[in-house]
Amino acid sequence: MVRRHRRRWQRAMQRQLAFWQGTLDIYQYCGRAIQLVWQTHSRLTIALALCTLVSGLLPGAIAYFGKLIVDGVIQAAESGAIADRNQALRYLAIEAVLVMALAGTRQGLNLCTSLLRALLAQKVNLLILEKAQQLPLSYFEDSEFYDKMNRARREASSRPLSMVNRTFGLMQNALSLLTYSGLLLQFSGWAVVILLGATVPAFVAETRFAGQAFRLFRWRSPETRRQNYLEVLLGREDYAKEVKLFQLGPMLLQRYQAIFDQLYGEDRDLTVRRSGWTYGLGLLSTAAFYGTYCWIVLAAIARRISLGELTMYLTVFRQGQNAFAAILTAIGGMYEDGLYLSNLYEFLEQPIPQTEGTASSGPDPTDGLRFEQVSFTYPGSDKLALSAVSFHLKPRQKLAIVGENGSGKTTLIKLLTRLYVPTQGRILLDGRDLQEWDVAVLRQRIGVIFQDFVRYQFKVGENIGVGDVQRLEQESQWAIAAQKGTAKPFIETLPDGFQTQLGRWFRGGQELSGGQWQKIALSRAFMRTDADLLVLDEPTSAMDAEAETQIFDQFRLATENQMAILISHRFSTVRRADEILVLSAGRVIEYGTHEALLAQNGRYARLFRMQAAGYQ
Ligand SMILES: Nc1ncnc2c1ncn2[C@@H]1O[C@H](COP(=O)(O)OP(=O)(O)OP(=O)(O)O)[C@@H](O)[C@H]1O
Repeated sequence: MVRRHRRRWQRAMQRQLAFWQGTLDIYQYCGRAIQLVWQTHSRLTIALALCTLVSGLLPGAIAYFGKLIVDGVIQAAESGAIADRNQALRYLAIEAVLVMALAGTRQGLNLCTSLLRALLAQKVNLLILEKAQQLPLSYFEDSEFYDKMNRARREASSRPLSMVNRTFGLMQNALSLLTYSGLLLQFSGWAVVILLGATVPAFVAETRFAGQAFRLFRWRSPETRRQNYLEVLLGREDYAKEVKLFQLGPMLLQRYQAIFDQLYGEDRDLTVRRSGWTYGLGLLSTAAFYGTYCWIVLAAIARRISLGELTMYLTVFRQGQNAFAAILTAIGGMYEDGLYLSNLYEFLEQPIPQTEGTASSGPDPTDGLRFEQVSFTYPGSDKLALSAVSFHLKPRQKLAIVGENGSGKTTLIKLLTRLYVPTQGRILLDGRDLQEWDVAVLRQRIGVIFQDFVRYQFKVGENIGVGDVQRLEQESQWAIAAQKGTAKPFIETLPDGFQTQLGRWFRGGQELSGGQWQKIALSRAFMRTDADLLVLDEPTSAMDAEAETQIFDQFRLATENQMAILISHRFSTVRRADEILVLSAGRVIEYGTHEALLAQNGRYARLFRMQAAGYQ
């Protein structure tokens, strides 16, 4: 029985210890927050610290002069001497100056905080966005990563400053408290103990609630993300067309409201409990205050203290209690800030997978591109997206890839551009494994346009220029690339030619048709004149038949000295390639020239005839 009790007690102690250990760990972010604010603007940080220090010391001094004034006034009234009256007035003047100085330092505090807030928000957002740039594509396809990034961005730009403010506020109040305690000690040591003791329960409750609020915030990231997504669906022009035609508005609004109701319910419960406890425990300190008030008043009636001392002790006790409560709230707040900051640092310290590989050339530049038994499974999936794919593309050759939806065509391109690493097998360029190449050199050598290419809300020329960021602004290059991508004729009909703003986000923006956008994307691929491998993933799906024929005549001409890989569902295009690779469920089922595959009379031949029959 006793042993069981002891064990239970030990377990309870361990739990408590773990809680306080965890709580203390969170405070380590205090130092990191100060470091971050210091790096943002060192002079403003010093100014903030100085203002805090001064505004911590002044209230004690003001209370002391308050006492001197009251006692001075009584003395002057009793003696009627001019010297005593002047002395009281002098104290008054000093107090007025101190009060003005205090107002000045408080304003200074506000000013520093506002400026630092803006600078810090920008710095933290930049840190987050820079970090996001360094992470591989697979992270962006992972919803957990998205949550982490959103959480970091949502709160973390305000939290470091809040942490620093609270740290400084804590020091300021601690200084005030020290001076108050010094003054109060003359009355009684017990009064100091009561002052400090009565606020502790409120602090413990505050810390626990802060932890709960944070856990709520963390759990609900997926809901918040869903809410943001619904906002985008309901508010963005590119979705408006379909939302209106399918009359999705009320359904989306209702989902939006349902998420809010759920979140609000949880928030309300926590807020109600939190304020109930805060009020209940606050009563404790009010009771302590009035108990001590009574004691001081009795001491004054018994003439053990002067009227000046009575005023001072009351001010000191009340303000001291406020300062102590502020300290405890600051500690609770710092705990909350620390939890949110842990989130930010968790994101910023996410390990970046090392992209090893420094080679800028291969041992055999005449070898071209080789896939050797390449297999790949997407992270989090157990299905092979590609299985033992092998082929060889020699310099200047053109390869077409065909296959049903989901057969792995785009995945093959993602591996080739090193957005993903094969799970098995090797890809070689110029006889060297892709993983050994310096990734920047590799990307310079490959020009690629995916089927879901980005429609930048930039100028027409810039939309082409982004194909080679080093020559983004070179207008002569825009024209050459647009010529190759057959976009030039229609660009010339736009109001400002290459300078026309595209998209609807910005004033005066022009919208293009699907086929025109594809021509822009194709031109973008041609910006990379140094690239010796061009990859086009369904580049002509939105184009009319005439435009398509024109593009491929042009494409052959423009890529005469380059390797090219083309994904297409149109056999009129595919048949013109040197080699054709037929994929099905991630496997190569046929490989050869158009004629050879027709002769083979397999899947390719069947699909080709089916499409040809459709045109007759
Ligand atoms: N990011 C991803 N995460 C997990 N699985 C994916 C991802 N992208 C594609 N897949 C899966 O991999 C397989 C191959 O997809 P892929 O996009 O390569 O097909 P595709 O041949 O390009 O299709 P389509 O002709 O429709 O463009 C599909 O089963 C798809 O569900």
